Amino acid sequence: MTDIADVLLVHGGTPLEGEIRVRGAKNLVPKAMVAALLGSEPSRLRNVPDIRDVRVVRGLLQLHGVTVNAGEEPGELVLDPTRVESANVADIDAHAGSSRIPILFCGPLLHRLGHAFIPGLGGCDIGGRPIDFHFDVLRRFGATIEKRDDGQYLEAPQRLRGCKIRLPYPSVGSTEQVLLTAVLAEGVTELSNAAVEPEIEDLICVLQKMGAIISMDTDRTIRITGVDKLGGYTHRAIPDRLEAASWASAALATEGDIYVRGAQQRSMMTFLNTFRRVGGAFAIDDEGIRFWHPGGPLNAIALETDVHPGFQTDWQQPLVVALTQASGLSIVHETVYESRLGFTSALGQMGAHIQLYRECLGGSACRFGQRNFLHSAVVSGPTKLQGADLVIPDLRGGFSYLIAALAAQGTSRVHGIDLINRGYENFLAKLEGLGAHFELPGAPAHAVSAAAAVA
Ligand SMILES: CC(=O)N[C@H]1[C@@H](OP(=O)(O)OP(=O)(O)OC[C@H]2O[C@@H](n3ccc(=O)[nH]c3=O)[C@H](O)[C@@H]2O)O[C@H](CO)[C@@H](O)[C@@H]1O
Ligand SMILES: C=C(OP(=O)(O)O)C(=O)O
Repeated sequence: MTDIADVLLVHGGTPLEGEIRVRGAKNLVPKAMVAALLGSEPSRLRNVPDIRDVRVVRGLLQLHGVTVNAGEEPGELVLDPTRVESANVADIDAHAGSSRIPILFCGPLLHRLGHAFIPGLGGCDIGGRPIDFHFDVLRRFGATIEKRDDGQYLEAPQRLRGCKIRLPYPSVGSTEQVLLTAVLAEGVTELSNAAVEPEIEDLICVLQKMGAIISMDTDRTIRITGVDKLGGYTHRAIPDRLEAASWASAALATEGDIYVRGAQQRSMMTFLNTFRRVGGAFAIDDEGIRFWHPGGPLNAIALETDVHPGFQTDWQQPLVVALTQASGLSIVHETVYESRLGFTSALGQMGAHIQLYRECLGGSACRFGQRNFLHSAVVSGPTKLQGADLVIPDLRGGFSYLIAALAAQGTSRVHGIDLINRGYENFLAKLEGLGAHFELPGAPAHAVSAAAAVA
């Protein structure tokens, strides 16, 4: 991807119209790449987007001796893990703070090398994001963990052993940690209260292709029978349902019409129901989903984020921008991340009426209700948004600010747009193709088109 200036001038007031394409899911692709580390032969991953989280994991895998090359078709990676044991791992600190994925290297490295060093994690600043569940489960498998200044050092004196685990909360990353560790552990692992997001199912598909034995019960229990050896896989990553929903929200907030090629109904059913309740229109075909604002007022709704099959937390921020245009009072209860509504203060500067509350508003009581977190919002609309100076706080919040700036009257100056490259492939070229008006001050005129050509 071409380096671009980090400030964007957005001239709002034009509906986004046209077509964009989403490729493999940010929350699956890097993990499927880590899974390749478990194999005794090369793997082939297709539909890989050019986003920063993929580049970070590619760099980490290469550091550990995995050869990563482009495959035959665009977006295909061939990952060869056959020389991991002889790798000379240096400069791993350079990857500190880069993404959340390094924590998932624990199981595969412990199996292959008997030890692992995990640098400090990155990821979005939307809550405390502890990793206690991860370390608790790794200890249950038999690993020892030592905290060091610059990260965590793990050892497995013997082969890891399958165990019985119940997660305190259906955490996505911890479920993946268990999967990536249990597949080569000795004996059976039973994981209850597991997360069952579509990206987890796709990771299970990858592991099954490699030779793993994994079954899933209807009550969020996953059973894994460890095997002695895994092979490689050939897999096409599921499309990014989170990016697809972001573009859908952009269509609604700007009164536009966007065809999202690659979007799939199955993984977006909960989002589609909500989108329809707000008053958005969509049409599904074999290749993708068209999302548009059908005209007339939008409806205020009550919304609660939850683990799958509930309303995904990563869908929340972009949709809140659209809710500022709905008539009446919408209620949003964020139950997955305690600080994920912080991004709304900047929307207030643009003219949105959003009030945050510490109480659990709406459906049910959540973990954050008694803990002083502003995790419920009342959005009163419709409000005319005005351009403002915005500083991007996190990935989805950043995309939401772009949507707000595009829906607003006047010009916004959006700082920190590079963060969006972590999860949105080639977003500036996509915006340009949808008719958005923006400038990259100080960047050469061809910068956006050059980014498009690279992706
Ligand atoms: C790279 C990736 O796939 N990121 C996704 C993943 O993040 P990630 O896997 O980090 O999110 P989790 O599902 O683990 O987190 C859910 C909740 O569990 C808590 N928790 C988690 C682990 C732990 O050890 N202790 C603990 O308390 C977290 O603070 C949070 O409140 O799932 C989230 C929930 O769908 C998504 O928003 C992220 O986009
Ligand atoms: C929270 C997110 O990602 P991460 O877990 O990588 O920070 C996200 O994709 O919205």
